[in-house]
Amino acid sequence: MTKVRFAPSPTGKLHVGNVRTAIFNYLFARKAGGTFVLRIDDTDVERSTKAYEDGIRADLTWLGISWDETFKQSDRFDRYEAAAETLKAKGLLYPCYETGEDLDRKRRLQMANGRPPVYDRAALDLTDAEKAGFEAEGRKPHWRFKLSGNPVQWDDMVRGHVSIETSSLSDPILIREDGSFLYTLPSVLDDIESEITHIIRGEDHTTNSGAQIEIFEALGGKAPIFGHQALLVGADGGKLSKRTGSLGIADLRDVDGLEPMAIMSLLARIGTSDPVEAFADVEGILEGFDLGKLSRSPARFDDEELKRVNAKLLHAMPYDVAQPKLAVLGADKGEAVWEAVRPNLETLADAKAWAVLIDGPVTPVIEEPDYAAAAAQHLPAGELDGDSWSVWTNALKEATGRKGKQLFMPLRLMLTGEARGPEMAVLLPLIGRDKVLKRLAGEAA
Ligand SMILES: Nc1ncnc2c1ncn2[C@@H]1O[C@H](COP(=O)(O)OP(=O)(O)OP(=O)(O)O)[C@@H](O)[C@H]1O
Repeated sequence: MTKVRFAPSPTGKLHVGNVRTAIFNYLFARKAGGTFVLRIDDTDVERSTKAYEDGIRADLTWLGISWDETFKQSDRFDRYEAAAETLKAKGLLYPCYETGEDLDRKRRLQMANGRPPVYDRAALDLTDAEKAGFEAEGRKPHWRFKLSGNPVQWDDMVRGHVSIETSSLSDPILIREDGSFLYTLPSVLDDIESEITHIIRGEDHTTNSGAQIEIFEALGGKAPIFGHQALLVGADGGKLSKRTGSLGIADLRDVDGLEPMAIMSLLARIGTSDPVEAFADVEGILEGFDLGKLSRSPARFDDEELKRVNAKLLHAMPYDVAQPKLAVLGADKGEAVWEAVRPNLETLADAKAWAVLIDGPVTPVIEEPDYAAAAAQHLPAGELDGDSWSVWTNALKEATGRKGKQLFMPLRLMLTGEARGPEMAVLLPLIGRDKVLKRLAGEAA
């Protein structure tokens, strides 16, 4: 049974990059009929907050990403302690007493000698007496996992064959001096105990995966299948970070009338071999979804492209879907108005502005009073309908000899006060005879 997880740390607000990873996991689970787990990686108790955690859940929910299971790492410290004891008993987790300064000095020396700055494992040679001496001084150890020194290889769902030389990595620190856990061990143990089958995450974790695979095995588990996708970057190629708050989902939520499905559609498709499309629902995205289609170079997230996808989505949106959203914005003017303004929308909030052209009050722009008078005179009799615009403009053409822009633009300006907007043929009957005549007479109506 396929089981995947999205594991953000609640140390900031989700940005579009994090969400892209969340979406891939969610879609992967949905496509396989599997389970999607939301795991809150809050082992860093100093920087993690409940407010950020709530924000993550709210952002995902707004996007339409629901989870089947959820838990927090801070509820499982006793399990991590037990796993650490297992590793210690196997001689795979060893205490180190170097200070940050000691390690810095070693690294500088190695680099000055043209060697890679890999931890030299000096702590493995410490005698019991030396360790006891450090402890007596009040020093606390940090703990490193002993890598095998062999290459670790896997077939990555995105990157193909990957080989990590563990001999060129420092043994990773799993536990800090203060006894707190870094991300690595809790993540592996949780993946084992939650029976995660596939890990889909950013390529910032690829090297880490090499070490983690050895920890999976050391804890008696089996490493899941990995997929490391290229990180999403901003339109300018810049890195996204939770801490700087760049391209945060919460900010996009605040843009009135931006559709969550526009964000989903764009994030699921940029940087793949498929074109970006505006999908009205997840089912549409799922059809062509395949991690194998992901490019290995970073995809760029462009606000302008998001606007275009949002507009496309709105242009195809039926009234019954739009109605509740319009009601929230106070912009529900009925189906006919929706049909009229829909092709001109960039965001749903624009519907409000366009509806004013119909409801008024509009301050007409009358540059040629004679033409306004002729227009009033030739307005078709009776109630205006879908044919009125062409009947009217044909009559005006004949009467005045005008054509093209000269014929149409003054009418638009007189009736709406704007140089652009929805189709006049559609607007005319919605504005209605009364208001049309008032506006042609120069009245704000
Ligand atoms: N730019 C990005 N594009 C795609 N996925 C990303 C990006 N940045 C982070 N991720 C993924 O989001 C998931 C959650 O990551 P995490 O909570 O550590 O966020 P982060 O943005 O890397 O954090 P921070 O900015 O605090 O370092 C991870 O799987 C990570 O690989």
